[in-house]
Amino acid sequence: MTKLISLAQLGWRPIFQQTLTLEQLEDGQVARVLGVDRERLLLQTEQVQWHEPAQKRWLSLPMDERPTVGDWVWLKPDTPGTLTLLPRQSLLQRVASGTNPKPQLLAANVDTVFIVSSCNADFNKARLERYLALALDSGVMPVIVLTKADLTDQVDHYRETAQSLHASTPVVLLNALDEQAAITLQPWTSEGQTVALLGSSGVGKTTLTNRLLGDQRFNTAAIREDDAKGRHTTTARQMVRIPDGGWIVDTPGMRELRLGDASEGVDRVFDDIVELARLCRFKDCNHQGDEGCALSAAIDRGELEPDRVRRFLKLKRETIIAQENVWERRQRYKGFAKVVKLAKNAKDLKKR
Ligand SMILES: Nc1nc2c(ncn2[C@@H]2O[C@H](COP(=O)(O)OP(=O)(O)OP(=O)(O)O)[C@@H](O)[C@H]2O)c(=O)[nH]1
Ligand SMILES: [Zn+2]
Repeated sequence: MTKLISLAQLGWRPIFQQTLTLEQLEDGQVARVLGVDRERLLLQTEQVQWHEPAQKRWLSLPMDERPTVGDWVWLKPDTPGTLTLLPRQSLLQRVASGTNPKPQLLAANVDTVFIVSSCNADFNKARLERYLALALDSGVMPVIVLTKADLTDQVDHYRETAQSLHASTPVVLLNALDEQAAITLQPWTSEGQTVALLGSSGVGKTTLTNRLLGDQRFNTAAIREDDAKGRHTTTARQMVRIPDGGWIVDTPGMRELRLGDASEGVDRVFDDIVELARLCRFKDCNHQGDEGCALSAAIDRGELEPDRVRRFLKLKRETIIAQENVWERRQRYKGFAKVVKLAKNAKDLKKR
């Protein structure tokens, strides 16, 4: 059969090969999941692309064991039920909002995530750090992409501030409306590389995606001047091939992206602070002016930015709350309900 596309072009890496037995390699074939909806998967092998109906058994699996966009699967052609998920290199997921937050898979095997913000009111250190933590926790390499560089005369300020957040993360500034933007991003979009874009509404994700894809695939919305926020316009969940050879995963709903329990990611963004905190006198130091706190001392010496420490502690607290499982949350709520009841009883007693 003639090849439509090679496995390398699809993003296959030798490391995936190691997860398959010789028998599996001979008996079946691997395919990449290019799209997912409620009823089916869009699968691509070297030779064919087809829609595979969703299987009932997936519904009984935990969310993270179900196939998602970017996944590699092994299967025997024309043999329903053989589809097997290969171990992932990375996994982007989000915790949906609501009282009982459940993780929702966004994409697997993404190599690079473009953390998109713009050189205007959207630029926010804490938000960028949150995205950095998410990317690093998910096993994806982050790149900070600052759009609308054409609308500011403070290009250096934005570049330096973004770079100061995490030294080893590349920072690029660009005008997403300009053709040059695709060339700037080429190191991460060439053959077989998979990228995803994260960022608030209106920062230029759709514009950038269209720039990379070379046509107007997704509609863009006009930005509201007052708050530097635009309307949400992206809807599909799929991977699309970039003419340069890479892939873009289009992931909607990023505005609700929450940190989840990305505790390791937070530690990696603030690795210098984590290192320094080891020198605090007490193991349970809460780094807020406690005796013998190495962070407070570094702040006093002018070696550490107090705001950065505050942002680190805030993100850490968020991950601790996210780590609490549902049972713990319920217990906390029950405990709280008890306190309220006791207080009420005491009040009633007083009234008598
Ligand atoms: N001047 C300038 N305008 C830009 C740039 N990037 C995006 N825009 C404009 O900003 C507006 C919002 O861009 P979108 O691409 O729709 O933003 P988005 O991030 O996809 O927004 P959502 O789809 O809501 O998540 C559009 O009017 C774009 O033309 C840029 O680098 N420079
Ligand atoms: Zn301390």
